[in-house]
Amino acid sequence: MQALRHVVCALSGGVDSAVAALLLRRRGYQVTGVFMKNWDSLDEHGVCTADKDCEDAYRVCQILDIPFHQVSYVKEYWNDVFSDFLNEYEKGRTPNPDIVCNKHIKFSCFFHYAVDNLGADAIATGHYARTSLEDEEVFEQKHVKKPEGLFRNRFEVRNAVKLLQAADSFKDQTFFLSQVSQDALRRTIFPLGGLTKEFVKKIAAENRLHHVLQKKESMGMCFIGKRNFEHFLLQYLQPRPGHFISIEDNKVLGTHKVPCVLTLNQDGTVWVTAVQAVRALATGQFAVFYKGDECLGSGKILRLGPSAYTLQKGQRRAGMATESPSDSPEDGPGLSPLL
Ligand SMILES: Nc1ncnc2c1ncn2[C@@H]1O[C@H](COP(=O)(O)OP(=O)(O)OP(=O)(O)O)[C@@H](O)[C@H]1O
Repeated sequence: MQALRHVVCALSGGVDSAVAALLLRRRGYQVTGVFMKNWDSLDEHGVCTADKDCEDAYRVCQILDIPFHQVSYVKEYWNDVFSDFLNEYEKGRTPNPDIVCNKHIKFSCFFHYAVDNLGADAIATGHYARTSLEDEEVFEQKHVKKPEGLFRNRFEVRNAVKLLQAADSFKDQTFFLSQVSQDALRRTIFPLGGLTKEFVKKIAAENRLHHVLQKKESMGMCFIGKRNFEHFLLQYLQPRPGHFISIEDNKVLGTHKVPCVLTLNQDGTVWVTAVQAVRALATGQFAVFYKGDECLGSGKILRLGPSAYTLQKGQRRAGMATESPSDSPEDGPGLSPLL
């Protein structure tokens, strides 16, 4: 008899990850819940909200009858996310800690803990996003042997997993996942990718998960509140469709709205020239690129010109721009330039 698939789900104590774990249970997987403590200071009221969240995550595990673990990434969060956040501010840039946290904490520290320490076949989160893999294909990744060196880069190009926008466009979180490595993405299940938030709440209410229903919703960039990210950006950008053109045969592969030309510089950075002036650009923020509903990747904005900006080397996820074969495969394979 085949052993049950083991999925380790990141549980924040909120409704989304609670329902993600419930759905994985219903699919018949062996599920383990893990709460991450990333910040241990008290707030201005003397309350450490992480403790309450941890209790809520624990209760979810009790209700679902699954094992619970707690891990601390306070040091890693401070070194890799918060210090970067402060440094960027000092340089006068506008950082995006959520993108950096997803890259370094959830999809690196947590991912390795789940796979290496808990023996997970796959990880899961309550993010609203989808990938191009079915669950079974995700589980198969465990047994895929990756070649080394140059061949590994080609292998990565051929087997790149797509990060796709969620069905619920108000909740889509691919923007914040745009720096997640291919290694982590191909072992990840997003159980909520095809659902609306309303439906997720309904599932929670019907399954004794009332204690997580009342909680305040986090939207990544909390200051913008609940809104459709594309509509939000359209208040600042003039949409005008442009084309994606294949570098190999000059064929138009599709159209895009965010119109720009990407030029790969010799030092590995990318120069992005906007066709029209773009409002509210800020160094330190990430430029995230989409082709239809596929999130191609992103890069941190380093410098601004009158109509262009430079992206940091090695900040790209799979498929965003051409890359020399000697670069780390984590930064992903090449695609066509965006014109
Ligand atoms: N402290 C944490 N411990 C474990 N997992 C976490 C933690 N914070 C976030 N996550 C994971 O990342 C996902 C997205 O986090 P985000 O902060 O955007 O929360 P959210 O969309 O409000 O989700 P939730 O309702 O589960 O809190 C969560 O659904 C969960 O899987």
